[in-house]
Amino acid sequence: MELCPSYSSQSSEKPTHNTWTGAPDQQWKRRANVRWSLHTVGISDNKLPSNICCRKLRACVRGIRGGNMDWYGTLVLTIIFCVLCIIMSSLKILKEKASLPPGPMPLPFIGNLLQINTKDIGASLMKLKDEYGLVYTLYLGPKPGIVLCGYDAVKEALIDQSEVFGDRGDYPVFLNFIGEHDLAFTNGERWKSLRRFALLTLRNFGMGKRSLEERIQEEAQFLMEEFKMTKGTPVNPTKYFARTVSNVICSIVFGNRFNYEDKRLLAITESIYNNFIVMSGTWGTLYNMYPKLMEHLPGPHKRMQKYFDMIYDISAESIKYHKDTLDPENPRDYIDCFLIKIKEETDNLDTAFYAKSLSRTIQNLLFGGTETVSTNLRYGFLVLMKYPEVAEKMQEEIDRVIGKNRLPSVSDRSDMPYTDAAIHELIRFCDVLPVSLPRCTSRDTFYRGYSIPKGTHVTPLLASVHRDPKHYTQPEEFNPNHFLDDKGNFRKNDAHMPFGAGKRICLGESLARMELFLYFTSLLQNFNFKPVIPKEEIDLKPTGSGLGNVPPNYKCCIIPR
Ligand code: HEM
Repeated sequence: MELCPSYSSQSSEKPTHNTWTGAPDQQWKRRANVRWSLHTVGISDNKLPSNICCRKLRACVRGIRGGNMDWYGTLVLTIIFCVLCIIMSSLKILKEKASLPPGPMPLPFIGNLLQINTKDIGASLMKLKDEYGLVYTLYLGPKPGIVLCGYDAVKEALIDQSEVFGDRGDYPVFLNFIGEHDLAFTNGERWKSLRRFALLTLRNFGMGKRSLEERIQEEAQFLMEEFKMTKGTPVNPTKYFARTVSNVICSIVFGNRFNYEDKRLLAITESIYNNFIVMSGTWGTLYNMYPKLMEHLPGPHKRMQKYFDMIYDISAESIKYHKDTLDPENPRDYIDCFLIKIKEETDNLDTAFYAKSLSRTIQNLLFGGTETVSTNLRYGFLVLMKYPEVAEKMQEEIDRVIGKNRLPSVSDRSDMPYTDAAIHELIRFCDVLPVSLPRCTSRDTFYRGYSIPKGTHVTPLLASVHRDPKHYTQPEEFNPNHFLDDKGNFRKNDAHMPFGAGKRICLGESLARMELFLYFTSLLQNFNFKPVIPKEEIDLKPTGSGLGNVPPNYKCCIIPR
């Protein structure tokens, strides 16, 4: 606190009179008064120069107080203001809650923070379902949202009322870092154009000269070479899965894969992994609930921009190269197609295709296409080590249908019901995105007897669909029979929604399904995955659960068969 000039300890001015003189009783009173004055402005009297006079001191205290307003007046006004805010906020909550589904009572400003475990949001939401039913209201922050649980409730909203529940909801932990120019977090015409374009381009490159299947098979072979080099010693497979899966999407976007040690691939996988971990932990959940507050607090979320920027830098370098070498007649990849589209739409003022939307959609594809699939592989092999009898049955079918001398292909899937069922069950059981991405209502609507206003935040709890006892006989168990009929044929289960549902369903679903089938079968065809601890001690509980379920870190021996 800055002191007024008359209180400066550097003052060389001699006191004009000595205030400490007088009867001892008076002296004591004066000193007490002086101490009290000092205390009210937060100064301890031992910091005073010994020669300061009482008159100057009082003037100084008045100066610091800033006029006639004394501290208790300010305090009373502050308390009144806070109480009014709390009352207004409580009234607003009561009015909002009247038409919405039931739910735990929120507190003003913090909402239902006290009712959830920010480290394990999926489990918290599942627990609240048991108390409040399949559709409930939850304040994840100061604004209300509804949580949809179980297959029927999710289907009725996302599929039966696809238009109304089809908008993307607010998701600050992404949006505040990537801005509003991407595909996954925009709505309206811009989203429609970007999505249509991305789907078409992915399809074209999948059905073009080198099919997507070939790209994945090639990447799986590179991965197997890397695994062979580990010579059966214990390794943490995280980085291997991240690099191989990222290369699949990189070859579609950038037109080429990267060497495993290439610093660009390392930067892409490292930045996506780190952001996924933050988004799946306490900090990510808190950021989504209180973005403005979190911007001022330290924590791992402060590093997220740096990680997103790492991807933008790599994209910028590649976009420049593509611009310099573009042949509009022969587009090589996603970037070429986008650059051509930008040129075509130069005169359209409302176009969705411009430089920023190119770099942001690249980010969407890399993020969406890397961490989801690689986490599924990483988690999946951990589950298979806990249940080796399932891995053995898959291997037996792989050996019988494919043999050892050729690569697995997607067309083998229809002849491999057990493997297909086991992979579906692995995806269900691991639940990589347990709460999906948020939706919001595009207009006022009636849903299950409740009047839901336009713009209401909607959380489809995919974990609850995958644990729905009406659709799974043993929802908490890992059991491939969930996807097999009595005769051992593959049985489709409607309550299998790992990619969401409706018009915002995951854009990469078919690519992801192809990748998971080809990676699981190729790896099991050629390797045995052995845990370094007894299988009974393998803990499958995720270490963090927010945007994603993060599997425990583990090591295993990958031994050629
Ligand atoms: C096992 C792997 C994957 C899982 C579990 C998964 C899951 C999801 C889910 C739950 C959503 C939200 C859907 C909704 O709102 O209903 C989503 C959206 C999205 N995913 Fe995936 N995904 C996977 C792989 C991929 C891949 C490989 C790509 C890249 C091509 C990708 C790109 C996207 C994009 C761009 C969106 C936003 C779509 C939109 O808003 O229109 N995902 N994903």
